[in-house]
Amino acid sequence: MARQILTTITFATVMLSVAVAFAWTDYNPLSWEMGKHLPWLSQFVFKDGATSVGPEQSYRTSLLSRDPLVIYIEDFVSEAEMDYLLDLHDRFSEPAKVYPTNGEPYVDKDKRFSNLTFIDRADAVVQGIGARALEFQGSRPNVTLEDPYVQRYGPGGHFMNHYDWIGDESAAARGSNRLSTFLIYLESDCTEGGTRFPRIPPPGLSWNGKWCERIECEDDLSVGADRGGTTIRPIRGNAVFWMNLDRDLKGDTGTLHRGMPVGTGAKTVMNLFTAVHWDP
Ligand SMILES: O=C(O)CCC(=O)C(=O)O
Ligand SMILES: [Fe+2]
Repeated sequence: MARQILTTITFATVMLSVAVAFAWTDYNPLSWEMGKHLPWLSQFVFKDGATSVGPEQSYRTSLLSRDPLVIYIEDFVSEAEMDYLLDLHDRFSEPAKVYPTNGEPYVDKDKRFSNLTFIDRADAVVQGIGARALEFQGSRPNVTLEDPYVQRYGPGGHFMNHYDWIGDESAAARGSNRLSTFLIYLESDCTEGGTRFPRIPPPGLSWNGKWCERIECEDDLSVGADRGGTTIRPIRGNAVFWMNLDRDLKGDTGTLHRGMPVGTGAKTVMNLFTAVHWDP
């Protein structure tokens, strides 16, 4: 009898271990990297090899969309971090450019109208937020931060529909692409100017409740070509996270989005992108 119990316990333990191992492998969208690196080393590792653990910030998350993966994050950055980034913007920003697949970047206010400054990812405040961002998404050593940018839109400022990922061919040649975006709202003293995802249905079956503080619930799902989708209201301190690439690391067309024109006032955001690298 005792032997039977022991055999059962051993069998159950082995089965549980196998299940856990498979669950862990499946959990990681970059599972082809598994085994090459120790997963726990990946947190806080930057492209230049520097490591950082950022200041603690307690934030709250809600799932906005499962496919593509979009997560709404409340209080992702602190007041001090935001003030620091806004000050950098005030001192260094220039008119934002659009980046064609071939050719030089250029200013075209019909496509993108804002003032922008890139910030070195080695900046101490960016490293703190970056460490938080990498930890949030359970990164791997082949996932790094790009230099983020801070951009401000005044009245009429906007950014046309676009993807944050580069085309699959360019990505293959380069051996990297933008894996994810953290869009962080630093200033929201404005009317309109939401971030619109035309291909993502709004969360929840009801227009009531907390989501209506964060997304525009006036959108009518039933009429018009540019209706439907989800428009996120800018709210200082909050952020939206999304995965730009699918599980095969190909650009996800579901992530199409735009910065809607600002009515009055100003909206300022920081775009923090993570890039995934592989051998081209
Ligand atoms: O300002 C926004 O709401 C969107 C900005 C954006 O999509 C970008 O800079 O890539
Ligand atoms: Fe974007």
